[in-house]
Amino acid sequence: MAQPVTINVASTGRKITVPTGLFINNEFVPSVDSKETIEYVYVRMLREHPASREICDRCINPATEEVICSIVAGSEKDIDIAVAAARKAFKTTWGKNVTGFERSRLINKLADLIERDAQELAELEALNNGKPVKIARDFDIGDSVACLRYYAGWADKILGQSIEVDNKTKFAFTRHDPIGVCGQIIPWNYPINMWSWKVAPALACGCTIVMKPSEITPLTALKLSELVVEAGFPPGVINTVPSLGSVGGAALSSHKDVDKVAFTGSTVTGRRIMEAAAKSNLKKVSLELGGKSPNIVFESADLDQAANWVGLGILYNTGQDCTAGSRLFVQDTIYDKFIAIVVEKFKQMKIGDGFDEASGGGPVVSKMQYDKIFSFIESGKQEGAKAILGGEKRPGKGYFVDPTIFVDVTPDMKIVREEIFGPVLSVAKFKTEEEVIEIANDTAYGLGAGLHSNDANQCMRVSQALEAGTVWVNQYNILTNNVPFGGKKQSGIGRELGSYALEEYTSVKAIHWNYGEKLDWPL
Ligand SMILES: NC(=O)C1=CN([C@@H]2O[C@H](COP(=O)(O)OP(=O)(O)OC[C@H]3O[C@@H](n4cnc5c(N)ncnc54)[C@H](O)[C@@H]3O)[C@@H](O)[C@H]2O)C=CC1
Ligand code: BAL
Repeated sequence: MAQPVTINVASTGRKITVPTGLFINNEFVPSVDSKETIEYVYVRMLREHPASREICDRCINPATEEVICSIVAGSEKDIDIAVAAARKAFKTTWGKNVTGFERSRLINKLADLIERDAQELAELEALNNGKPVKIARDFDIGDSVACLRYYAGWADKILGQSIEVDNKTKFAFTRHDPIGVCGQIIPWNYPINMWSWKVAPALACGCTIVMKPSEITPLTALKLSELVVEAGFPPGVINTVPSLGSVGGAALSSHKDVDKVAFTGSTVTGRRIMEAAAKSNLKKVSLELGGKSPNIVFESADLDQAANWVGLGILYNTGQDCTAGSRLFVQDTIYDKFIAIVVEKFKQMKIGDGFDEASGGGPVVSKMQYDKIFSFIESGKQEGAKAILGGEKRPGKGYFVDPTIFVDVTPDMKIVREEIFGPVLSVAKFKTEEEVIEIANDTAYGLGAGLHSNDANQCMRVSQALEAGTVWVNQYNILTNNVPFGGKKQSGIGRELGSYALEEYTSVKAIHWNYGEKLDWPL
């Protein structure tokens, strides 16, 4: 058994015990490669992220820069063991061996347990990721519980079709079989929420799982694993292997006995995963990747409301959001007035310690992310954009980045073209609807887009013209579990949420049935 650690949460006085092993077959176990693995992981981590020695194999509190604890980092062999456990469960206790009613019952039970432990999980999430406890509890975890319950509702409704072939001798029907063993690779920006988005539809369809949480935020995935046991899932149905991306993530993507990989993260890594899938066993792949989403404000919009949604779009989760509305386009007739409102609103946003009730946003997750954001801010300044808010480092500890607004941007600037994943907004002026559609779509990405207007015909025209998987009209960044989510262009492949996600975890089998035709022989 790998030994759990007890973490003292100084701000609340709570002690949280976190398992530190790999979760395989409902047990927390050490890596089979023992000490060698730690050394190996350390060397790999330095190669992958040379600028961030200090994170090596430890989890850091980004508000204080203190080490929270060290956890076991899984190796390729550990992935093999977890995949074998998932395969065995798929063939024996899960997959087609359990009814949808039973899957539904267990998923609902897991949702109840997460709801019961929401405060503790939120504190752990805040500690490891930095986000405010209240946001982790009420939004990330609240939505995760709802997501599990939504898919629990689907578990006994995974239905095929009955298809008439002719009326006398033949018909066909389809079965939506679980696809099998799924590798799920999740990022650090919404550790619990992305866990739920992946786990819930996979379980509902009857798949088994090897989960690889981000090496930066593995703690809540391990804590959730305890609840998996308590809920009563059979061993091997959900396995969790914390590991480096280049080790565990790569091993899952190229594994010959993994039937599907679901991924959320950067476009660069998504490309690697797809390549590994193609080179190994052509496993099914779904990718939820980066974005550079436009948010458009037309002159007829309710400006006060539009400014609030613009704020939610770029400041929620301190901008570490794949759908962050990072490119703001404002019609020239209202430009000065609207920007003044936005600046005032952004000044009211408190970025601080996630354990401070007044914080609307926490620090960014890591030194690596902090350095990346400031290198973008520097490039914006050097390329001639003007920071009218923020853009400066704070003294003291913690990876805090204040809301930053750049104006006078041009379409070729790095801050306009590349995903920053921080609270950094670039603003440009436009004259006409045609012009803004053109510039909004001038990006390699196509994840989210927003528009604000009180002209219904304009809302219909523009939402239709924007190249994005999700378009928000007179709102931004609001997602619900029954509506699909995913990207166009280089923002991804496949859909999460809604009934669409079920297609990602099922394989359609067609059964042709002959009840009357006699075959003449020879042919
Ligand atoms: N779409 C989204 O929600 C996210 C986008 N990002 C973007 O990516 C940038 C870099 O952040 P990272 O944490 O380095 O992202 P990343 O895409 O490398 O990490 C996401 C997950 O992929 C895993 N991974 C890394 N290399 C892998 C590989 N070769 N094979 C399989 N899995 C692998 C990681 O361990 C992690 O679990 C961010 O600044 C942001 O722009 C990051 C996180 C989430
Ligand atoms: N906000 C949707 C999920 C993501 O950012 O990864």
